[in-house]
Amino acid sequence: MSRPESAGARFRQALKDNQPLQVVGTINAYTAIMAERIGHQAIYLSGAGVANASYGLPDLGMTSLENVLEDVRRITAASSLPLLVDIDTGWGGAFNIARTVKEMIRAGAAAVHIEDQVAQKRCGHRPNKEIVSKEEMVDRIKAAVDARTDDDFFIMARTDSFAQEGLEAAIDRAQACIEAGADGIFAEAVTELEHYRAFKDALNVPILANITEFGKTKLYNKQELGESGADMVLYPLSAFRAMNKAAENVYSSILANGDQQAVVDTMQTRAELYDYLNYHEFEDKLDALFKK
Ligand SMILES: C[C@](O)(C(=O)O)[C@H](CC(=O)O)C(=O)O
Ligand SMILES: [Mg+2]
Repeated sequence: MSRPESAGARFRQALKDNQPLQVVGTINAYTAIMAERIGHQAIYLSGAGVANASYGLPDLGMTSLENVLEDVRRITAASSLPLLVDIDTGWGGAFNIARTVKEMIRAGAAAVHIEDQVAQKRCGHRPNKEIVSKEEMVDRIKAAVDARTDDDFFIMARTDSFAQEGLEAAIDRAQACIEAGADGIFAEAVTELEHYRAFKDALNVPILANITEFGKTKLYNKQELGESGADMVLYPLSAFRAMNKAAENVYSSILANGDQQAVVDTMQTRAELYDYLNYHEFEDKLDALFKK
């Protein structure tokens, strides 16, 4: 697999090639391989996903930079798709944020989003979020942009301010972040298509729509989102939620029935599993190398 360009450059190219660019959450290396094979152009590592899946924790700012990096490294080693990473609030002050950005680039990430919630953050679609001042958020962006070791690395500012302060204030914050060097804006938990249009009309950078299930935003189609000015559409946890439900059914069925007959049809087969992993190529190599 040749990678002539940096991950950031590949993300920017994917953004140019796809209007809007769908960015699908991949909770681990294997699902990243699946997303790539299926034809997606960009993938996402969710902060909630790392907390929930890798650590069994809620999405309340309890995971560390190193926790997230570990999953970034696993995914970027397995897939050549550009990876957008949720870095929550950046894990500290200016120097911590700088370190976060440098380490993300080193780990092969293409892009990050950093948000304006307080460190004790919540999911963007939950009530009672608290945000830092516009000035503090601008400082976060400045620190992130200044730390970049690859000019193509894509730094997105996420604002959670719509819920408390409304559309105008959210756009005003986004504008300040762009002036500080942000490459894109993540308009968190807005509710109407017109809101994306308003962000797009006021700002001259790509806009991300977070279409997460069971949240505040309806499950708009990518076409209507594109027509409303969204440049990226994020599905952060869609496959993860489906995987969890499938696992729940399997565990329940095994317990209730004493075998897995009732759920075998819901499973990926061994052949399908191996196909994504190029298993047989590895096995052939082994045979060729060590044939008796
Ligand atoms: C995008 C998000 O930040 C994430 O961590 O995946 C979450 C998603 C979710 O909880 O549905 C968020 O929107 O805050
Ligand atoms: Mg998150």
